[in-house]
Amino acid sequence: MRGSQVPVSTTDQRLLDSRGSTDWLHADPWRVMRITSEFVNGFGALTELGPAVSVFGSARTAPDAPAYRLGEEVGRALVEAGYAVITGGGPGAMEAANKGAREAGGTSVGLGIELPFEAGLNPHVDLGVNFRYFFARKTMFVKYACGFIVLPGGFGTLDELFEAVTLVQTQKVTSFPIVLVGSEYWGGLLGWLRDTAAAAGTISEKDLSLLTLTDDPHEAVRVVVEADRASARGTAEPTTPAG
Ligand SMILES: C/C(=C\CNc1ncnc2c1ncn2[C@@H]1O[C@H](COP(=O)(O)O)[C@@H](O)[C@H]1O)CO
Repeated sequence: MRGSQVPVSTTDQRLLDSRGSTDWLHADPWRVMRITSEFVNGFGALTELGPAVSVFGSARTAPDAPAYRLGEEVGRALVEAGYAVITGGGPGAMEAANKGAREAGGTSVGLGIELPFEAGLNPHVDLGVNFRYFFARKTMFVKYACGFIVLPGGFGTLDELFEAVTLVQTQKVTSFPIVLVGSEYWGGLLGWLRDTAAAAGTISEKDLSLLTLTDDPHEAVRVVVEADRASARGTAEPTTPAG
């Protein structure tokens, strides 16, 4: 380049110069880099985790609530069956599952999320990864787990549950078991899915079988373990697309 074509500054010069506008920090191309780094960090931290199950449940479950005890038992039983436990790393049911896993001597994973009222990872997480973006974090819950166990929970839990069911229903993920623990809590929702959604044809009867309901944490783990073994043998039930 010659004359007017010669740039007024070099690329290195612009990189090394800290003066000037910082608007780029809040622009989408920069966010793409941050998003990419969340996937890279997540994949890097979890690739060698081994067999694992994601456990979801309310951030508000109190330590003296029956659902907390359920979470602890699920965490413990998963470890005894040879699985690491992945949770959202927060309080409540997440903490309970991490506690059970840790006390049983297993791998206790927490995938934390940046929230305005975030309290940080619970003290029972041994392997923690923090995320800014829900969608990057949700990829990890699915990619590194061979099943989902869902304790009583609110919007966050419902979001995770229905994302999992949708991924299986649409065959976007290799079929894996989704077990709801707590018939008193989940019974109404399953009834609505059967009597309203399936009856209206918005889901198929077969879709209902994508969810298993139990009150027994050991039964929840047994369902996941059996599905995992069947999948390893290549005898898992294939899912059919919705409709
Ligand atoms: C509400 C409070 C803290 C929230 N902290 C969370 N930390 C980590 N993960 C969370 C948190 N809140 C929601 N999640 C995710 O959603 C599910 C629980 O949501 P729910 O609405 O409480 O059912 C859970 O599985 C997480 O992945 C202060 O107490």
